[in-house]
Amino acid sequence: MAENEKPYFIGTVKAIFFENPENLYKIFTIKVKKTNTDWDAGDIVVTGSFGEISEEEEYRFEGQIIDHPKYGKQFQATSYKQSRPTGRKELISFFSSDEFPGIGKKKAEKIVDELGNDAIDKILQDPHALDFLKLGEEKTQNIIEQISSNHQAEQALYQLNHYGFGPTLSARIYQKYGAQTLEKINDDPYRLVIDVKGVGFKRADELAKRLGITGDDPRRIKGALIQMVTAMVNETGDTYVPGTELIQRVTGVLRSNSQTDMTDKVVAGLRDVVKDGVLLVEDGKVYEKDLSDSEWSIAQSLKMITDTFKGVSWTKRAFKKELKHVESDFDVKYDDSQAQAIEQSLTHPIFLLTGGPGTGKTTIINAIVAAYGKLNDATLDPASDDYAISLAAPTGRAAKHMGESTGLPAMTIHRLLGLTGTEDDEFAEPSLDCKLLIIDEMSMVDTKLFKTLIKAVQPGTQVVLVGDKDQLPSVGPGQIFSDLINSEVFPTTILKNIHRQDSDSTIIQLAHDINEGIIVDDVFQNRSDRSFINCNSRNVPDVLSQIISKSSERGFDIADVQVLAPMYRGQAGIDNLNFVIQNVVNPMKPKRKEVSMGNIKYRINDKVVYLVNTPEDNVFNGEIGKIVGIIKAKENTDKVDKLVIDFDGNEVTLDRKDWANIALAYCTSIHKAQGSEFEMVILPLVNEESRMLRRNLLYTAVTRAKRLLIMVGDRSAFERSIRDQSSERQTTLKERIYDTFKVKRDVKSQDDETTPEKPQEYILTMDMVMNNAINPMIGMENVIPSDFMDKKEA
Ligand SMILES: Nc1ncnc2c1ncn2[C@@H]1O[C@H](COP(=O)(O)OP(=O)(O)OP(=O)(O)O)[C@@H](O)[C@H]1O
Repeated sequence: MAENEKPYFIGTVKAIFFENPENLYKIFTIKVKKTNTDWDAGDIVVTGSFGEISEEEEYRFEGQIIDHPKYGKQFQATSYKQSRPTGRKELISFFSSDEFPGIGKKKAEKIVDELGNDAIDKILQDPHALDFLKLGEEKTQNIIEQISSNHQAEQALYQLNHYGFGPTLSARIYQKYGAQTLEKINDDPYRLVIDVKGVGFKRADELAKRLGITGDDPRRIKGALIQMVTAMVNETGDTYVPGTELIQRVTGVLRSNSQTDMTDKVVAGLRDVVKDGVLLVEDGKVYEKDLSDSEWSIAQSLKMITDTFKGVSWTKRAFKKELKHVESDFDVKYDDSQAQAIEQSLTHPIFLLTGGPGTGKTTIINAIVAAYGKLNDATLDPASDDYAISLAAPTGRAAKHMGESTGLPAMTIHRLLGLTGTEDDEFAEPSLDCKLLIIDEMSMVDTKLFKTLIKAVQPGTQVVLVGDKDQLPSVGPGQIFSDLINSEVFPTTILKNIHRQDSDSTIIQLAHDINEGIIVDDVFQNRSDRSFINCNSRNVPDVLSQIISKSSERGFDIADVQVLAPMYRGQAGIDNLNFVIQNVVNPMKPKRKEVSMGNIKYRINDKVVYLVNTPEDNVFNGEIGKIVGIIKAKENTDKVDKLVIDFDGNEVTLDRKDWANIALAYCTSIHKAQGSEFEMVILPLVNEESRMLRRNLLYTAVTRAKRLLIMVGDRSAFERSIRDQSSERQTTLKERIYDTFKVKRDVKSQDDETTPEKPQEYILTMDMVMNNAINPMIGMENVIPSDFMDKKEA
């Protein structure tokens, strides 16, 4: 092999024996015709991501020979090209073949004489290359199309590979743009930032440089702005970013390789992206257009539901009577706020119910459903055609809990709406055919999901939203539930009385104290159902190992013991703790089956968590399962390693390529555990990641414990979390609601003690941006604030 020459194989594809349509990954054998390696067998297995590969066709593959631990030597292709006729003779017979009607031998010779041995490349690059043949436009076009359809995917993927994209990302890009891949990318590589998940600004920027796009090119500035807004809202959970901060940050990023100040160009770029309809600016706030639209859409849907509600047909007396029946049926006496909640939910189009653990939210949902059935003479039989009640929650676990406590079908919001949890959801416009909709665990619902949910509600439906507003807000941007409550536009009940009867339980009281910001020594005292072990982060793994061993000696099933940590990195982080606990509860033993995926080993009985939504398998993000089978590649006809996982009675088999969708779950993030409860929760909290020490995070973790809670770590980390009063997320949903419901804002914000005014520096008008608040030197004389406004407002 010549120096610098990449290892290659040329050969005909014999049999494709694996294809993943999602990422174009394929495995096949080729009959080797030529190679610059020392491979001397007639066939070789080739793996990689390929656009179109046809059996019996000849290709040239570049890559490397690897020694797969199980399958032996194979060629891992990083790029490929359809093998083309290169010699004069081969080219002539290619062009005169049946593929190109109208071209005989003579014309084929003419083509090769005129264009030479790289005739195919020339035709692909220049649509006029064949003009000299004077075949007429239609015929010429047909020939070009025939050649490019053969070579399109291959060419695009080849080029993407040369641009430095790995096979998976290249495949994703090709899937997005298809035939126009190269054209689109060459025109504006920064479009990848918006269009293709996994391509960030830096990546696009590297490509742009190769394509000769300069540092202050408007496309570069636009790309940086869009990426920065997305990154910032995802990081903060706000639904917008302050204009000045955005401009400063983007200017900083763009300045990295040039010293000239770009502020004025960034401001101009912002105006352009706004014109393009990707971002939107209002009062100094910059939004992703989608998120801003979602806030408006939510407000409008809520207004529609409110306006179309026709009231109820029964009297207050009838309600009181029915409440008595329900009390006797369920053998419970509702306290005043509970009774009020039941009545309000049944007499209003939209009702919000919030309360901490054990305050009776589930109890109220039961009562609402029962009373609704009786008062409206509505059937509670799900099998009946007239059944019109929908119960849903954001996670599978929470939905299951809801289903069990009501005895009625409950499902995830995704499933209720027929969403797939993929990017296609953005375009979904579902419609909900029910008269009463109850959503539990509302604090976990983010802006975009709520938009789709509430838009699906039909006129005349009653909507009851239930949750604990003090828990962590949703992972995605927004804080829908607390915004709705704080708007004070909708009837709301805040349940405060703890009803859970087990008088020995001190966990619930602790949770309420944390929520109130009360630090008493009691937090760190050992009680019958909770304890605190003071140690530093280095000792956390060791202490945890001991607790886990003890708990299993005492008969606790590891499925009931959940370690919850706020962060992934570090000694006390999720990744390390999973490794440590796995070695305690499920260590490697001789003759035991084990499979690896990177650094992670999976064994039978391992506890794992599912990380995506796959409704077709009935498994959803956050569900915890147990590995019950390992089928090695050599043991099955597909020749791939498989894991069989039991998700609470639902057995799912995952091929190796899908293992990225699971993780060990001895320890999971507090975010992931939201909506689930466990018999025993072990909570390590250390000072290392101080930005994680939030009151709502601690509160959420503590409220996951049903029976036992063990807190481990720095006492000061717990104290800091309880003391934390970090500000709420910045959103404008309340304003959208006030505008849509025509509520006078000034009156509202004066009354509203729970939502303090935003700090002054955040209330930036675009005038302030324009008035050179950032850099007095920039010349923006010709720019006026309305340039930044959405057409709607201008
Ligand atoms: N008015 C009441 N009188 C007596 N017991 C009650 C009353 N309300 C609720 N309970 C009981 O208190 C316990 C907690 O109630 P419930 O499960 O409804 O609370 P929750 O707010 O849904 O709690 P969590 O969020 O922790 O699930 C239950 O055992 C329930 O039966």
